[in-house]
Amino acid sequence: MAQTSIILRIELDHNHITFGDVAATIGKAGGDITSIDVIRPGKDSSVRDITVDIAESAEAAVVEALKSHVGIKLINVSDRTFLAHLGGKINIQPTLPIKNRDDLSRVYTPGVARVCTSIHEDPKKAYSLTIKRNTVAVVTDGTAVLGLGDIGPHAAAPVMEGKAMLFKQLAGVDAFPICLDTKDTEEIIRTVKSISPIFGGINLEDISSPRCFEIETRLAEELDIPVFHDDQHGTAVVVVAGLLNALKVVGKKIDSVRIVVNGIGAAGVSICKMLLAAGVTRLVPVDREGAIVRGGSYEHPMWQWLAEQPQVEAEKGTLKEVLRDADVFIGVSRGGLLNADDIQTMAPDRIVFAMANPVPEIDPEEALPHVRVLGTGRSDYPNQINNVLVFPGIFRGALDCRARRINEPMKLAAARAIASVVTESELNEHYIIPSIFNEQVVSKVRRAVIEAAILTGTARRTPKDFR
Ligand SMILES: NC(=O)C1=CN([C@@H]2O[C@H](COP(=O)(O)OP(=O)(O)OC[C@H]3O[C@@H](n4cnc5c(N)ncnc54)[C@H](O)[C@@H]3O)[C@@H](O)[C@H]2O)C=CC1
Ligand SMILES: CC(=O)C(=O)O
Ligand SMILES: [Mg+2]
Repeated sequence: MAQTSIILRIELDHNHITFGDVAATIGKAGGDITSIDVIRPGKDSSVRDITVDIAESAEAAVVEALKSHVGIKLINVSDRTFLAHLGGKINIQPTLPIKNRDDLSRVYTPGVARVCTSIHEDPKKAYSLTIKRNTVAVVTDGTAVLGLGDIGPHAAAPVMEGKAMLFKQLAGVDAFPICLDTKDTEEIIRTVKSISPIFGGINLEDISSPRCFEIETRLAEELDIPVFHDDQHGTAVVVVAGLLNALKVVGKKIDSVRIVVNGIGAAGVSICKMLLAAGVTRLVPVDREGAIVRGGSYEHPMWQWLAEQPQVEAEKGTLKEVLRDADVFIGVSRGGLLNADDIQTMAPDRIVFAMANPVPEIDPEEALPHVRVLGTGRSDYPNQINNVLVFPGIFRGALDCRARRINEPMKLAAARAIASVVTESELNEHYIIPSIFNEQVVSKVRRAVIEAAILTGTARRTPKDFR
């Protein structure tokens, strides 16, 4: 059940009502009071801000109950999530102050001109004399925003700002949201190439499939900085990390489990590819029309590629049909597709990663009693399998060793590094994947990524701590 947090500003008429009555009214309607601030005290009346945790579906009931109560005037209802977005979530800070004309002539004209000339003579100096070495563009066209679909570039911005915040807070990477008002593959490629000189890396985000595949492949080929489609590879890396540990919990082997992946879009294609690289032998990719089968014929080039892989099963069927006897379900499609009865047809000790955001493929509360391991993409349940565990550390590593690209060995190394943060003694059904607040995640991923980049010859620089 999706929870939210609201702040209710109310005026109490003390002749008619006590605060105890207000608390009881909120509690009865399903709200849980977490804090109370007195805004204006008074003998006859007072104004208070009451912060309430509540299921999204019960919010209207609380508001109605308060409005209809004699002695309560509901002045305002504010949603803390919206408050957190007021004015946007990031800004740009100078690295040094400009206090006088002397400073001005150094950071701006005339001094800056010598620096420009120096970069013109040796373009590599852009890495030491500009923001390039630590700056990543988070690029979207707003066509596959979370599981919300094609909501456009303006509406995509809060997610991109969120990614930028996470880049900075978790890995010290300066990331900037770029929301493009075009869905044209060629125009996106051209635009990203045109803006690339100032960036040290490109993180593509929430661009729908199949366009995302060509956009990423072409940009990776045509640019000399790392290009990473987060929804494809970040998701695949975190799924493999979670799966390695979940399999240890249930005592099954990666080369013998049967895995159903639902939603063969950006995330699903990359997950399937990485599962095959990790040794999976029984794979059932499923999209809207049912299973994508070995020997089938598909227009979508990546589905056709899957249909040619020996590890992909040949039996046709709907999701519910092919789910029977599966050991693992991985959902990267859309919310609310499965129920407890469906899950119970899976093999014993089942692993379910229901990762559609914000609403998972199955309600976690409904799934929990019937699965051995449950993961979702959300922050409000244990085992958050979300690409936020990946992109900060991957880019930290790639920027620090000035990698030309982020290749398969770097991704596999990142998956193993994330899995290794959870020790054997800590590992259990509710802890297969570390929290994003575990400081070891970024440092271990960074290390593993740099090692793999050096070994595969894509690093252009050896960071000090590797010399
Ligand atoms: N937890 C995490 O870290 C991540 C979660 N996701 C979630 O995965 C979902 C898909 O994301 P993308 O791959 O980027 O989108 P996408 O648009 O590229 O792919 C979605 C795929 O799901 C398929 N699909 C839609 N309804 C379906 C149904 N009823 N049954 C089977 N397939 C269905 C579509 O045909 C499409 O192929 C979204 O909900 C997104 O929020 C995506 C990336 C990371
Ligand atoms: C987490 C993420 O990137 C998504 O749901 O699209
Ligand atoms: Mg995304």
